[in-house]
Amino acid sequence: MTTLMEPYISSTGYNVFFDDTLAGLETFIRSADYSRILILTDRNTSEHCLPVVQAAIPTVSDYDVIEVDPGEENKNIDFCMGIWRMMLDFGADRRSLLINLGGGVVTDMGGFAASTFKRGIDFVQVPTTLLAQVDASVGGKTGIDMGNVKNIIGTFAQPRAVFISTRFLQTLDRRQLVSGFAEVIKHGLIKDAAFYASVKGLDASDLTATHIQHSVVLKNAVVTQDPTEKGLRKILNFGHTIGHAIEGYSLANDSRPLLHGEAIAVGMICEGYLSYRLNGLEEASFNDLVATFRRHFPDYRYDATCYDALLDLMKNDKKNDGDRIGFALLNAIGACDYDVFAGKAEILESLEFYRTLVN
Ligand SMILES: NC(=O)c1ccc[n+]([C@@H]2O[C@H](COP(=O)([O-])OP(=O)(O)OC[C@H]3O[C@@H](n4cnc5c(N)ncnc54)[C@H](O)[C@@H]3O)[C@@H](O)[C@H]2O)c1
Ligand SMILES: O=C(O)C(=O)C[C@@H](O)[C@H](O)[C@H](O)COP(=O)(O)O
Ligand SMILES: [Zn+2]
Repeated sequence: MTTLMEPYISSTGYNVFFDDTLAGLETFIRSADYSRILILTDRNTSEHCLPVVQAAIPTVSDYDVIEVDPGEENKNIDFCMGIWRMMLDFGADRRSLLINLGGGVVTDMGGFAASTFKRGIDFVQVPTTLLAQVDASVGGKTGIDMGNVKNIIGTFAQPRAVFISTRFLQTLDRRQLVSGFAEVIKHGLIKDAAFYASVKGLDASDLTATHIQHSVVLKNAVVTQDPTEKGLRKILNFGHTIGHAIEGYSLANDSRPLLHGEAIAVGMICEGYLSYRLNGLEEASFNDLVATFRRHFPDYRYDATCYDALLDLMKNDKKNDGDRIGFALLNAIGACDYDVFAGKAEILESLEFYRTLVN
């Protein structure tokens, strides 16, 4: 594990800065000659995070704020059109900068809005949730949902920079913090067994800036090798074939839908099962994975009537090859394969495994 905090990490043409003061943001803005500065927030980050940013960029006062409603249910084309409309109203041109200040919903949708507005303007990510700091803000996947199909419209577009300040996490509620922990654990499971061992027993609130940075280091090592997900990058999708289906299903059917991290925690148990049954993951390692996710995440109860809907959602997964549903599966803790395909019977078996486990 990274023991010393590095001030920044180099990614694909940009740097990820780790600095609680966000001093680099002002330097970045000043060093480029932007015609307009726009800050995208949601209602919560307007309240809790915008004042922090304003204090960090005292010499930058000439900017406009675009605020969207918070939550996954608003990561869609309607809100995106609202963002584009406001960008036009504020007179944004190609030399404008969009600062995405928020969790993964804001960084995904803002990145998408920026990467398509006038065929692409600069954007930077200022992630304010644990999940966005360890995962969503890095790597250049942008996008929106369509109905309950996750991230189905989007681009690969790299930000000009990412600025991570752990100060933002002080106002984040616990459920959101734990949701982000799922992606931290995922990074250990797919790439770094020692890191997994060091974080699996922690409480999410015990994660330090060093854990956050190490998580970014792990993700960054993958995305810099394969920025547009031709191969290796698919390992970052461990848990997501089933997890995204469960997240989409929950969004459409539950009064209090699962958060992304909660859904992929369920997905990682199911895909852990597939890893054990199909991909050589040892039983003891599988049991350890199950215990880890059950320690940190609430059980999600469903019955078999949702299986057709879940399979239908999985047919949209971007790792699929024709009719074959694609997975990234572990072969050991810390090692993951991609382009593994499982049939309907095996997928249903994994869903049944989880259903009976939590009932
Ligand atoms: N692009 C990628 O590589 C990538 C990776 C992982 C996840 N994602 C996407 O990220 C999204 C989930 O992101 P998320 O978990 O950050 O959710 P989110 O953006 O919905 O934020 C969670 C909640 O916390 C609030 N919030 C944000 N920062 C806050 C702060 N500092 N203090 C108080 N409240 C705050 C938000 O308003 C929201 O209500 C999903 O859409 C997922 O698909 C993308
Ligand atoms: O960066 C990646 O690549 C990932 O897969 C990270 C995931 O944690 C993230 O949820 C991502 O948005 C999923 O992408 P998708 O291509 O499955 O929509
Ligand atoms: Zn994810």
